Amino acid sequence: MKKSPLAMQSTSQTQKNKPLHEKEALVKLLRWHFGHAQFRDKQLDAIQAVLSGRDCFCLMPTGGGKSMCYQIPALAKPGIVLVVSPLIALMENQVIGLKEKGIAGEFLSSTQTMQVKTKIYEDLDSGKPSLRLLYVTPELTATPGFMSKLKKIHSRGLLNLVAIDEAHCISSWGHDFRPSYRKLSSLRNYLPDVPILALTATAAPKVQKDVMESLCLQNPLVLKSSFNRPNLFYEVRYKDLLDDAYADLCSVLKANGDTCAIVYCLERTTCDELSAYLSAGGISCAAYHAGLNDKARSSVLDDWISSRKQVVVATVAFGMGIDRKDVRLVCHFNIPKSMEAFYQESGRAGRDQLPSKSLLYYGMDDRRRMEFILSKNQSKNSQSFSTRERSSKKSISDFSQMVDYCEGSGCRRKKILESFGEQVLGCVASVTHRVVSFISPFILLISSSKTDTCIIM
Ligand SMILES: Nc1ncnc2c1ncn2[C@@H]1O[C@H](COP(=O)(O)OP(=O)(O)OP(=O)(O)O)[C@@H](O)[C@H]1O
Repeated sequence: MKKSPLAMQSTSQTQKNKPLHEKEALVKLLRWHFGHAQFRDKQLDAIQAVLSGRDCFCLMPTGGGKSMCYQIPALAKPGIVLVVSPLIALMENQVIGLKEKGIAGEFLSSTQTMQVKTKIYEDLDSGKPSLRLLYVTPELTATPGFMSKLKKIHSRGLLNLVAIDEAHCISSWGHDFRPSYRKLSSLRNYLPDVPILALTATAAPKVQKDVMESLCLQNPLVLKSSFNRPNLFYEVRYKDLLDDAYADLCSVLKANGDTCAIVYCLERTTCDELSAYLSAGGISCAAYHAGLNDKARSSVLDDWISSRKQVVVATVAFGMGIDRKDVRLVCHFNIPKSMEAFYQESGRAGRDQLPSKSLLYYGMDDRRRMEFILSKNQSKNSQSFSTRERSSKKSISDFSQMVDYCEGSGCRRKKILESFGEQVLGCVASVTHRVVSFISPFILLISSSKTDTCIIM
């Protein structure tokens, strides 16, 4: 159901005598605009902090509801919230979602026509913008022209918050490092009293420190939720022990019924071949990768979002910013390059908090191929020797965590959480599966049966 922006204003007006950051008023906004009964986890703390003018660093798991931490502040006061986001697709999806709810959101990007951009800028210049949320890339934010527009809006008291989504991109230790994100440090210089909210789902302690320092956050409220996704079950299957990994995956998908799934592959050809195999096996399936043209890609996406297709076999280009809540299985058909990447991708399962599964197919060939790719990337790199060496060490150690996740015999959930610096207090055995020991990188020994599901206390 669409709701008019007027309803939003009237909701705010009924709160005239109460501070807008009071819980009751904020819960009303949440219920009215988004239909959610209560705030989750650290959402309310983050919202109250930024509404009171305080910087905030917010770490929440994948699917945890980070967007709400800046969407509610945008509705609580007149003026705008600026959201810095790494991908146009991500911004576009959020803006579509907001508009469906009757909330005035827009994004600025190179893909838009001059006409659309002019309309947005006219609204911003009007002194009484109707816009509530404006999404931009870090590249645009860093331009002097856009910064002077921001200063103008700010001088009229209309810039309420700057939210930096996927903030790990700021850090050279973060898995999606984007150099232009570094330039966001100028936000603090130009807009000293506008609160900054940094949000991420994947930040190891080193990344957290780097993000907070780079953005010059002042006395930030640091909110950290557990990375644990209790509704996700983690499984690894060993390709070298299977007769046919394609057939194995096909039977997993069939056994789960008409379930919604994403299958990640390293290469486009594997996406095409595997998708054709699964389709021939009666699974409603399509391939998605950068080798397809825009039209084909968006038709696959539409079919999957609207449940006309249940399974997408894709490269990692697929997924960021896509909010399909009922993904029941995320399968990695090839080992990912790092734990961060694995966590983000597998985290696309079970965003509705219902039981869902992460299944990784691990094989020696895949491991060797990834090691080769990582070493090749390093030698191509044109940076200085010390930077190259540091980055090389990092990607090798990132990948070794992933190898340990696949080969090691301990609890997988524990391995994920510990890789993000989280302490796991308890681990109980409950699920039986085969344990495989690797006595050398290339010799595999099936040693015993063991159980390993852990409980976070
Ligand atoms: N308080 C809430 N109650 C119920 N559902 C919520 C609440 N807050 C957010 N959600 C829902 O949770 C889902 C995930 O939210 P969101 O996209 O903001 O997650 P995220 O933390 O940005 O995840 P990711 O890092 O994976 O992109 C959305 O469908 C959203 O509507």
